[in-house]
Amino acid sequence: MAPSVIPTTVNPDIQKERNAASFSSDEFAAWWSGGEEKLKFNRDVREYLQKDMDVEEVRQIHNKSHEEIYELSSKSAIAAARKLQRLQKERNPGGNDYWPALYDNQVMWGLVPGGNPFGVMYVMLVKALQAQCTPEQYEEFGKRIENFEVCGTYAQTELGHGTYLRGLETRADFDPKTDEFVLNTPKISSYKWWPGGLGHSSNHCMVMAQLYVDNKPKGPHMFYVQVRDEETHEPLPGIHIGDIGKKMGFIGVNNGFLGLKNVRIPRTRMLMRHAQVNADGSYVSSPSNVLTYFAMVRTRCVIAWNNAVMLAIAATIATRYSAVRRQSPINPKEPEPQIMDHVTQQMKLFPEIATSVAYRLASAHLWNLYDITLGDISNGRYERLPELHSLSCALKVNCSSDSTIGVERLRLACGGHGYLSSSNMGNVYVNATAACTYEGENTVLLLQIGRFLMKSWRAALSGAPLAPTVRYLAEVQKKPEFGSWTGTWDNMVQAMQFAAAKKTALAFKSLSSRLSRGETEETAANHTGIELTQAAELHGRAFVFSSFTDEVTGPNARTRSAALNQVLENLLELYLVKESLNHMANLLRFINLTDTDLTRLQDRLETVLTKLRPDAVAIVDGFDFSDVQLNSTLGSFDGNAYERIFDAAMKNPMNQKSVPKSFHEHLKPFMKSNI
Ligand SMILES: CCCCCCCCCCCCCCCCCCCCCC(=O)SCCNC(=O)CCNC(=O)[C@H](O)C(C)(C)COP(=O)(O)OP(=O)(O)OC[C@H]1O[C@@H](n2cnc3c(N)ncnc32)[C@H](O)[C@@H]1OP(=O)(O)O
Ligand SMILES: Cc1cc2nc3c(=O)[nH]c(=O)nc-3n(C[C@H](O)[C@H](O)[C@H](O)COP(=O)(O)OP(=O)(O)OC[C@H]3O[C@@H](n4cnc5c(N)ncnc54)[C@H](O)[C@@H]3O)c2cc1C
Repeated sequence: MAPSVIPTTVNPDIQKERNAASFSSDEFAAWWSGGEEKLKFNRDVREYLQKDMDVEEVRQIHNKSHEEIYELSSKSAIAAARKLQRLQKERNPGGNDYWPALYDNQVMWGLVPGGNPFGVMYVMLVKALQAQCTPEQYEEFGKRIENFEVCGTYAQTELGHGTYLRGLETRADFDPKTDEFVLNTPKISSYKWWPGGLGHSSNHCMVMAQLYVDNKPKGPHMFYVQVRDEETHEPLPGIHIGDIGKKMGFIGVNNGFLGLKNVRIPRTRMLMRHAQVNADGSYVSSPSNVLTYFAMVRTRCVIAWNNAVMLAIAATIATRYSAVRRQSPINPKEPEPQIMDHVTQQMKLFPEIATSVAYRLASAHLWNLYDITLGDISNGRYERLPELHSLSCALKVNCSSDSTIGVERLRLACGGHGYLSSSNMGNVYVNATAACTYEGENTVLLLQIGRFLMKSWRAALSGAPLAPTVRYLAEVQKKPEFGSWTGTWDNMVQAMQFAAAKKTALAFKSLSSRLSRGETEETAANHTGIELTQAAELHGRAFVFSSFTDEVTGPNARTRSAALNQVLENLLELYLVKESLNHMANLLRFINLTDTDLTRLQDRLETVLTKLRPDAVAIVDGFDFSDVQLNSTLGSFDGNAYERIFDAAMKNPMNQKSVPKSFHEHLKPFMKSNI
């Protein structure tokens, strides 16, 4: 293999950017990470985890088969888990395991190329068991998963049903004679299909199945089922299990299928914290049916956070590349500029940087509501659950779809080289887009938000109190005119809320008139689906507007330097202006904006791009990803993009032989036959 051509020096163009920045990237990084202590800890852990990684093997992932990627992903996941255990023993002896605090921390990003086959176990299963087991059950089998003595996954989706959980076909029939449940997947469509790590990386799993007692259905419940022998890892009798095949991305995650044929488990393996089946066959229902769905609420919060990270990764790669690539003189006699000097290029990069920041901040507010609601639930109070469900859906949907579009825009911003696997943009894209489907398909979740908005609108009409994040609906009912557009940040937040409320009102009107024409609630909701999803999307956007504005203009500003505050203000300005322009059709429908107001917005957009231009590289440096995490020939810290692209091509297995086999087997014989 050819020797590496990557210099040890930093590309002067990118160095110039860093020297000219108006603020400290380290201060940004500390703010982004949640404080200096946390940043220090994160960097320390990341360095430890990445210390002896075989980086070259990771880089070669694009040249590996499905099976090889799975093996590499498993090996890397176990290596990371082992190191985290060791680190915790060294630094925090006798303390808690590190992984629960780290599983959704960006330091974990990029450690397991191809996706973590134990990701669903960490992110969902442990949390589902904690929330759904009795304390005795958690001691008996939950802890074993938490300690990684055994491995498992969250098996809910089936070949025939993912969205409509009440339609799941897997059955768990109670057999009072043996005090057991008998589990079956009666048809091909009832096979569990998709759970991460189910294929070959789990020996236990949580199975969502329809509970039957005395042949009477009690709805979906959760069961803890052993699927493989703990010693040999062979499937147990009655279990048909394997990998569902290669996917667009997350290739190493080992998403699997599971068929169950008369699999018997003890009665005590139904997760009984909220609903119970007693030995005599009596059934005690849950105080709230939707508690079974709580693990999904939490995972939606994780996804909103994670997809903001994916967008930040793509923004880092594209921004650094745009600082070192030079092309096309702006004035004929001048040298070729850094492509970031083309204003249209800035318009591709900077809005996505601002969007990653916006979603990270909105997610932090969402986590706050999650913690409050979790505390309430443990005290038997469920009032804020609908609000949390709706908001977690809103951020999951808007962040996954915006990040997907944003990553693709950033890939295009890298020109041809963005299309190389080694840019890592393709991988980030397929990971981001998966989140539009998993944990609730986005349209389906928008409809859930729409349902909540309809209820809230109806409640407000009757004067009933509303949850804090929808109180603006009542305000708009009281004051149905917007007043003046002034274009201040607060005014823009109010405008987005106003548009969301007005869209909600329109959907409510359509729904009501359909109901009054005699349609059933369900049919009327289906026919009003488009308006409901539009209102739902705007509701989510209004929340992001307000949480970003609160962070930048609120009391936290006092904890930051003036220079960092100025950068955050520029990012907020860009975010609010570009989003208002993107949704202008909705704003104009309900709010009186003049042509001068629109021209002013366009001027503000162009002005703030210019203000952000000198700080762009420093901001993405502040996202604080290591080169290993970015895994990109275009986006490394040193900016040596061409040398890395060249190096990757030289190491391409195809270039290790001067003549490929197909020349002798196909090409040459064909050409000879044409002579
Ligand atoms: C140690 C070292 C290592 C360190 C660690 C290393 C770690 C490394 C990790 C690396 C990073 C990882 C990256 C991220 C990974 C993420 C992975 C995720 C993978 C993806 C997993 C999945 O993909 S897993 C399957 C998800 N599958 C769904 O998501 C189904 C959607 N389908 C539904 O969710 C329902 O089925 C649907 C539609 C609501 C209708 O349900 P339905 O028909 O029963 O209900 P209705 O619509 O009739 O609603 C009836 C009433 O329930 C209310 N309600 C409904 N849901 C509610 C809820 N959740 N909470 C509260 N309330 C709820 C509703 O609002 C109504 O309320 P009301 O009556 O008051 O209006
Ligand atoms: C990468 C990945 C990882 C996954 N990991 C897991 C896992 O670990 N565990 C697990 O259990 N599952 C997992 N899943 C499955 C995932 O949760 C489901 O695919 C997801 O919930 C969507 O359900 P579906 O596939 O049934 O889509 P469908 O519901 O079939 O969606 C198809 C279309 O129908 C529309 N549609 C469906 N219902 C309605 C409705 N009521 N109103 C309007 N439109 C509707 C949708 O909007 C969509 O356009 C994973 C999926 C992926 C892609």
